[in-house]
Amino acid sequence: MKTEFRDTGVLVNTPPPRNGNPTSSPSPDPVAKSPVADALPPLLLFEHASKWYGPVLALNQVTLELTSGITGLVGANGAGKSTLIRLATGQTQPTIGRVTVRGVDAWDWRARELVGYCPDHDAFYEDMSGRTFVYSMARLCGFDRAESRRRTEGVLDRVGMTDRADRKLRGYSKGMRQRIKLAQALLPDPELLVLDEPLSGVDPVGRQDLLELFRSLAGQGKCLLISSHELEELEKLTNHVAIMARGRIAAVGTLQQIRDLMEDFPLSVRVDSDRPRDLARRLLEVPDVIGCDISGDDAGGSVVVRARHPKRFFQTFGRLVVDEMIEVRGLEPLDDSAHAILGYLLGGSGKT
Ligand SMILES: Nc1ncnc2c1ncn2[C@@H]1O[C@H](COP(=O)(O)OP(=O)(O)OP(=O)(O)O)[C@@H](O)[C@H]1O
Repeated sequence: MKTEFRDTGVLVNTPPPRNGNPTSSPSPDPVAKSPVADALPPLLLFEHASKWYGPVLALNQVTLELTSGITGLVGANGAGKSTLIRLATGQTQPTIGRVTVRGVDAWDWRARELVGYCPDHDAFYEDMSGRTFVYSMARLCGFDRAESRRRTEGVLDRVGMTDRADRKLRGYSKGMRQRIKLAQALLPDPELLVLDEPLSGVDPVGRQDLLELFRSLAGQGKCLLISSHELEELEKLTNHVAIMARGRIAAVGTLQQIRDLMEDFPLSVRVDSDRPRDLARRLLEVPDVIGCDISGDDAGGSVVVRARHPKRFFQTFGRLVVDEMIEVRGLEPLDDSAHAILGYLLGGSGKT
């Protein structure tokens, strides 16, 4: 069974020819839909999955389970989001560990029938119309002509492009291009939709429309995994996020669960200051501080402070440096996970 990632930027499956029934795969088929949802294996499961690109460890022992709803995938550049997406959509295999969709290896074409992928980049045949493009993708998915036409109209309607789909792709706005990519991702009527930076470059009105579309897809029972740097917009959509840092999942859950987690998360922070000794002396009086290590001298240096309850610690810390008129020249959480989580909770959306 051949599966490839074509230049169109669209994940293409080449399973056996099929008619209107997308679940008419040969049995026994562990991905077959069952009315007893609880009895099914998880929709998407990463089990200690690692991915090396030559000497680069892009994904490090990731364990993650998705079952329903919308999950935001966030993290700094290079954190491993695209690699995680490539593994989830079967574009590449883990070097170590397993990635499965409903219990089937994500690399297997049967798993791909359950996953729709909307890549971040556009690689269309620009002279094609949106309708022809989606129809061609349906044919490449293995549907016969009649079924491809039926599905094309169905997905164009679902993304609100029926009336605009005969224009050439080169004339489309960014938002329209995203809709067409989404339409092709919906062709197999997948349970899981993986969207890589779907809002990037889309104007504010287009964004609102897309958010509405994502909500409605989730309302229809689809599970969505959305990678995005647009944190404010993402939070309008879901409060369930997976935060990545250096190839690991630093935290996953609702924002409240992650904030609660951070309450108990011991934190190491390096503070560069003009008076590290005075700062360390005062910090050791703070109840949440577990310890301090000083480097440098009275002319300047650093204190590595270990503290519990980061939010409360930072509030006290802010008051302390103002009261004592201590100059803070730099502040850096030393733990990658804590750095990423705090960066997300305290930055980005501006929420704390
Ligand atoms: N094909 C590749 N060959 C070598 N290294 C790679 C390859 N793809 C990704 N990497 C490296 O793997 C790490 C994770 O990259 P990845 O693209 O998954 O991160 P990301 O979170 O998606 O980043 P961005 O937000 O910038 O797209 C980075 O260090 C990156 O340089």
